[in-house]
Amino acid sequence: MIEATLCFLLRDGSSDCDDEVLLIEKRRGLGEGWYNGPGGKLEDGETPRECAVRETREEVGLEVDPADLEKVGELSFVLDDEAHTFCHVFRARTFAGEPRASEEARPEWVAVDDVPYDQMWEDDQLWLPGILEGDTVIGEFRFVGGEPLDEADFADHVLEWDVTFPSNC
Ligand SMILES: Nc1nc2c([nH]c(=O)n2[C@H]2C[C@H](O)[C@@H](COP(=O)(O)OP(=O)(O)OP(=O)(O)O)O2)c(=O)[nH]1
Repeated sequence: MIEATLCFLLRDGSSDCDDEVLLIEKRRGLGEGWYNGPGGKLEDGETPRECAVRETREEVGLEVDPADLEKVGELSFVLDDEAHTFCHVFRARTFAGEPRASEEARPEWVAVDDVPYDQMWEDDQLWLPGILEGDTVIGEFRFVGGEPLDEADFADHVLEWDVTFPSNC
């Protein structure tokens, strides 16, 4: 099973209402062409938190202190009844630098009310709004139809909200 991360960075919006979230348009790999948060697969010996910091640096050039990442979600993606990917989701409001594009990603600040869910993984509309509003979640999402995961059909899901994660995970 693949272990992966997602990292959603938030900032105050330019008007006085909405927060903005940093999304990437993914330029290669799983979910290519769709919007997502920075993130990717864990490397050997890496903790999820370290992975989220590294992927955010590599994909959009921003520095995040691991201690500023709040663990806010655990998502299990199941493909044809087999565990496919376990994804740790983090959120942060503190980071350094200006986002820049990379070979993997084109970054874009988006108002949280304007997140383009029609250009994202189909399951995201079920859990990402809650994450962007400050909630926490454990979710399981079942896909059918074979590899790759991003071409399989989304079948069903289970969500549990307001979960407490240990601060060191
Ligand atoms: N938002 C969202 N993200 C998902 C879903 N399923 C899924 O695997 N992801 C994420 C987890 C990972 O962050 C990412 C897939 O990892 P990746 O293939 O981009 O990993 P990577 O950047 O290490 O890849 P690479 O450098 O080896 O090409 O997609 C989903 O349903 N929704």
